[in-house]
Amino acid sequence: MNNLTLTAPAKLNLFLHINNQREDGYHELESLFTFLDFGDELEFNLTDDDQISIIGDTNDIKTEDNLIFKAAQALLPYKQKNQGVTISLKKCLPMGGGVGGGSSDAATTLLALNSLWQCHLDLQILAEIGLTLGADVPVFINGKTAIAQGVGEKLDTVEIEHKWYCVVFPNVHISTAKIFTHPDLPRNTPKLTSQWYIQNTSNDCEALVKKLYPEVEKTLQWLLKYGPSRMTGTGACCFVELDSEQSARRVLSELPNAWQGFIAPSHAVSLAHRQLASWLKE
Ligand SMILES: C[C@@](CO)(OP(=O)(O)O)[C@H](O)COP(=O)(O)OP(=O)(O)OC[C@H]1O[C@@H](n2ccc(N)nc2=O)[C@H](O)[C@@H]1O
Ligand SMILES: Nc1ncnc2c1ncn2[C@@H]1O[C@H](COP(=O)(O)OP(=O)(O)O)[C@@H](O)[C@H]1O
Repeated sequence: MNNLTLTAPAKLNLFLHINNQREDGYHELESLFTFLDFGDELEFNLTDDDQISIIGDTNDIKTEDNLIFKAAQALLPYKQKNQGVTISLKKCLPMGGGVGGGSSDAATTLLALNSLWQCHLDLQILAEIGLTLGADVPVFINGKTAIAQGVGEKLDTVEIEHKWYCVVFPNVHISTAKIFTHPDLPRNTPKLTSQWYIQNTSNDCEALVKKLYPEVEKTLQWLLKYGPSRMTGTGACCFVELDSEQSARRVLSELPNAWQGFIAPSHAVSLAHRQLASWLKE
């Protein structure tokens, strides 16, 4: 039980409302998160040295800045095995795309090493550690479709219909901080009432991102041919919801060459959690 491979799933914000800005500069959000069965591949192998090494698609991120490394470091105080780890990363999610790639990698690393290093921390503690790495990390630790409030740490699990999604990345990297610190970002959407409908929700970042990044507006327009399109997170990825894999494949087949895209089904429980549960039963 010294090695484990998990998929760090993509997330979509099926809506993202910004209610206000807190004293500390972070924003109180209300967002419906769901997970897709598609993401980065992380292979964890325990080693006899005491090192944390990351290999594979590290791109231009320095090891010490990689959220995977930061997550592994955060668990060192709880490690019950005197072994290091080599983590091999295959990036499948666009960075800065609004699909939570970095946050998902961090959460998946916490989940994997919690088992491999026999830390035996519960999900609540892991989520608290995760929150120090990013506002989006707790929802991946929880691993269930949920409405998030607070900065993203207060989670209420919800049941929604299983759907297929086509996600399009228009090749622009959008800094989450740039959008959240922009003066034109709306920050006053009221909290949802108990009877809310997806048709009455939105992504409050969309108007600003469309203005700053015309390619995102073009993507949203193009996707409208297939259904109501929406941006996820602070972008740049946009998505359309479809009823079947076949219709999702058709959209993907018609994608303009300049853009990247993928299709995947949503699932009530994140793929990383399902894979970890099977591995623990082995
Ligand atoms: C916007 C969301 C929606 O799911 O996702 P992405 O678009 O990043 O995928 C998340 O809230 C992002 O979470 P995450 O990407 O972990 O953000 P962090 O690294 O914690 O914060 C990056 C920056 O975003 C701003 N930020 C983030 C979350 C929040 N509730 N309020 C904020 O103001 C802050 O300026 C912060 O410095
Ligand atoms: N393992 C990682 N994968 C992706 N991004 C990472 C990783 N480690 C650190 N980062 C940094 O985190 C930033 C946000 O990453 P990501 O979570 O993919 O964005 P988003 O939340 O918008 O999808 C990236 O711009 C990158 O600089």
